[in-house]
Amino acid sequence: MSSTLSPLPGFSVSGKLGEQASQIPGDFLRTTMQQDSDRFNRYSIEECGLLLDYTRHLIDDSILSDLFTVARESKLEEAIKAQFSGEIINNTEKRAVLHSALRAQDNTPVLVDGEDIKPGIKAMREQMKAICERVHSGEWKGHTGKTIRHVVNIGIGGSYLGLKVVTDALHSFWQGQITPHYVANIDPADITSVLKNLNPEETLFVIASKTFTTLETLANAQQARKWLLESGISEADLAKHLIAVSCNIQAATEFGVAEENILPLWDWVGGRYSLWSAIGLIISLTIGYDRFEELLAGAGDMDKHFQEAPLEKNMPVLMSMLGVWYHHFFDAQSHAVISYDHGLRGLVDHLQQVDMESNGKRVTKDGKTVSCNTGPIIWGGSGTNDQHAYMQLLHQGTRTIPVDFIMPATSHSPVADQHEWLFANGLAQANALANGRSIDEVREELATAGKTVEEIERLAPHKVIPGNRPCSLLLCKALTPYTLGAILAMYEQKIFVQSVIWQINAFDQWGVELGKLLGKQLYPMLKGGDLELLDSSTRSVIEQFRKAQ
Ligand SMILES: O=P(O)(O)OC[C@H]1O[C@](O)(CO)[C@@H](O)[C@@H]1O
Repeated sequence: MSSTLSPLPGFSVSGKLGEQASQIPGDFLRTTMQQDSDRFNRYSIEECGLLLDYTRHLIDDSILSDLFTVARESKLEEAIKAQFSGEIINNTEKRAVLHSALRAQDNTPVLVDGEDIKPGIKAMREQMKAICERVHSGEWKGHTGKTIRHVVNIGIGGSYLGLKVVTDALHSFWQGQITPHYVANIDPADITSVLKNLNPEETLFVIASKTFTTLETLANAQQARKWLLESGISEADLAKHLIAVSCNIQAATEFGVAEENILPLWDWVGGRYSLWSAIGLIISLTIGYDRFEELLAGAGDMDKHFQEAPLEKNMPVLMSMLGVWYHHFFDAQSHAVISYDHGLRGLVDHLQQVDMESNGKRVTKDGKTVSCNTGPIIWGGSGTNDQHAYMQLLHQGTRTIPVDFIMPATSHSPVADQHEWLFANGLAQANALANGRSIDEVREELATAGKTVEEIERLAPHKVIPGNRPCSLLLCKALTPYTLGAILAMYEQKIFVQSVIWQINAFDQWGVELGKLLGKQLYPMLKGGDLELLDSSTRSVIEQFRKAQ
């Protein structure tokens, strides 16, 4: 197996891991998967309704042991304690990181600035529950007395992506009364396409914004407000159609949301980790509050496992260290997450934000330039669509791209034997990646098909599949609120572990600010004014834009 070694400096086993990577034979997975009958017992772990099968990885006990040495030398165990105890681990913003407290299944106090945050969480949950009860019972009515049938979440990034994954993935748990809708993009096509099919009398908007300063969300919220008013709703009746979730109560009030319709958020909940908070209101309105609690329970149990299990048997840690292995020692620049479940088709969009906004960093926590690559490029989608799009590159391209295949064993929408086909195809992809197809097998197949020797030699190189390409299987019996919660929390903690290995702050996102600032500067120039001082491209593009109006 050829590997471009990307150093992971600073660990006692870095050199040894590099050597081990370069010595892995090209048929390692094919051989070990066939010969090591105990491999599944050793390289699988069951937790929170999930089964992680990591047999198809370029690892043996010695490599794994060295990867855990890396984890220990990075002081991972201390970092996990620091996260859960509310230490200020987001050091640039001087914040604790306690989204875990939102889903904790016990009543142990968690202190921020000396104060227990659990009572505030409880009160927020009661407020969510009460809203759900009022909407579902029909007590909450629109201004003409009609029952609420549609909820539109206006929010972007962390105030959108995770919510959408959950309501899509749990489609079969929808209660039926509420249909969820999302408006995120500043592109006017987003809000117009959503609103054109809705009746304002039956529609409730949730403006979800941690800061309540986000351009896209405020612009869309203004349009929603205008749409309501233009339909004949009075200012006084807006309260029947507007809810906000935010840390910035003042801005939400100034926007015109009634005080009793504002649910709180706290600065110790990062935006991309906020679906567990009242930001998840649309989830509870769609699947019911009790189901939302089950989602929290799955995530809370995964957190408990993450805190308590030894590193060697710890699902987020394992996933993380396998990522580190390929990232640094096989030059894997990206990581694919492919769900063999239609409902999870948007999962990768959410994980892109959680992973890339968290670990896309180039300086360590103390501001020094990092000495190795950090966050991987996360991409993927859903099977079997993947097989008709990008899997070719994974099987025969030149790069090592580790894959997570997420595969529920049952379908909530069974039709004939289609789910069996789906599952069989997912497993087949994993085996094809691991085992490949050797030149001898290809020649034999072509000979059996009656090809001439000449044709066989012409086609054989194209049909060889190298194999030895790693993947994890993440299985569950069924995708439920509980198992989905566990999956999402597992990825969040996996990302945290990698940030600890790389000594970066996973909880700030300064890199997104410059683009926002430049956007604000360019916006007025689209309408007029002097372009003299701009570079030739920017000036010409704006001139073209003006001409097109
Ligand atoms: O919830 P808010 O404050 O509107 O922020 C939305 C998103 O914008 C970002 O700040 C940057 O894109 C994300 O981190 C966040 O999830």
